[in-house]
Amino acid sequence: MKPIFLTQFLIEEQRKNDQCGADLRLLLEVVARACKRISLAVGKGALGGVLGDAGTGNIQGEAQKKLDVLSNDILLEANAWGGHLAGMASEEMDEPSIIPGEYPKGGYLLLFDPLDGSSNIDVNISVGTIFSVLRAPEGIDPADSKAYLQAGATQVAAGYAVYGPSTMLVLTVGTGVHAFTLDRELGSFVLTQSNLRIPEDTKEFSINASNARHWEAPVQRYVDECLKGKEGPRGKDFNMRWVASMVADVHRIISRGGVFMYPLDAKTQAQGGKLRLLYEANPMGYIVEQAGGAASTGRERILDIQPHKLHQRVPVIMGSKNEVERVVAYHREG
Ligand SMILES: O=P(O)(O)OC[C@H]1O[C@](O)(COP(=O)(O)O)[C@@H](O)[C@@H]1O
Ligand SMILES: [Mg+2]
Ligand SMILES: [Mg+2]
Repeated sequence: MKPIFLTQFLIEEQRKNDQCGADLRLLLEVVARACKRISLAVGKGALGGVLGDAGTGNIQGEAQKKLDVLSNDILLEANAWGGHLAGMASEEMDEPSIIPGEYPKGGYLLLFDPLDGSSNIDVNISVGTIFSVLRAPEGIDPADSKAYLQAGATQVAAGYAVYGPSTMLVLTVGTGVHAFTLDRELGSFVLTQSNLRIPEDTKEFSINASNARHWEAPVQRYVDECLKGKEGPRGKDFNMRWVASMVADVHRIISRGGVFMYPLDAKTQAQGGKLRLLYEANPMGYIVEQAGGAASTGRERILDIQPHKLHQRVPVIMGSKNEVERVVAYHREG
């Protein structure tokens, strides 16, 4: 079978649907190229001198890893000259970054979590990059964070790269979810799965169980019932997985089903949750919905949330539709 490269695939998308114009295609190709460079750096590990702390902190109050900073720089650099962007926002930057004056400006905004799963970098476990594309609103300066405060449902594209045993790029431009694998010899992303669908039912849940004593009652009830297995009210046994890299946990769910949860708990109550709405919940939520799954805070659809600040955090429950709806129903029952 002749390989289908990312560029080819995007040209086909451009032909088939007017949502994926030349500018968006170019943007996605530039992001893919940046992910290739990040994959190379991650792959070098200790040999590349990229492990360990950067000695700096970010607006999230986290100590930055060298790879957080390097990945952020790679994405900024790659996209600065492109002509398809008006501005960028990142989990690792306090404020948006605009395209330097001398460069042509485009009609899109790019938002990204340059390195997801930072706690796994130094122990050689899969990490990734998550990105979201919005239209640049008329009349708002792209240096103003207000330009980025758009509901997830308005995204024109979203994707993630997962740097695991192989490097994969998974994306949607609103016409389903498609996965590409990096052919290291060719240095190109090749289409390996198209129109991925998440099974509506599952026997696998994913949550950091060390937070159990902090969970709200609906989540406690849901997990307890899963743990009771076939002797319990669910009448079937459940498996549990937690990689602690959202990209890897959600990629597993996109590949074989499951439900991923980082719910609101007593520890994260004050900040509204752990994961970031614009860089993590919205892009992953869009991809999950495009693959037939659901994405909720437990109380509302994530893609309907009107963001009010750049680094806003939200509770996240996403994956197999019927399982997410069950967790939402438990929240409704209180
Ligand atoms: O350490 P915990 O509580 O298991 O949290 C893990 C979660 O935190 C994250 O690492 C946060 O993302 P970053 O690594 O981009 O900060 C998610 O990828 C992951 O799902
Ligand atoms: Mg992250
Ligand atoms: Mg990150």
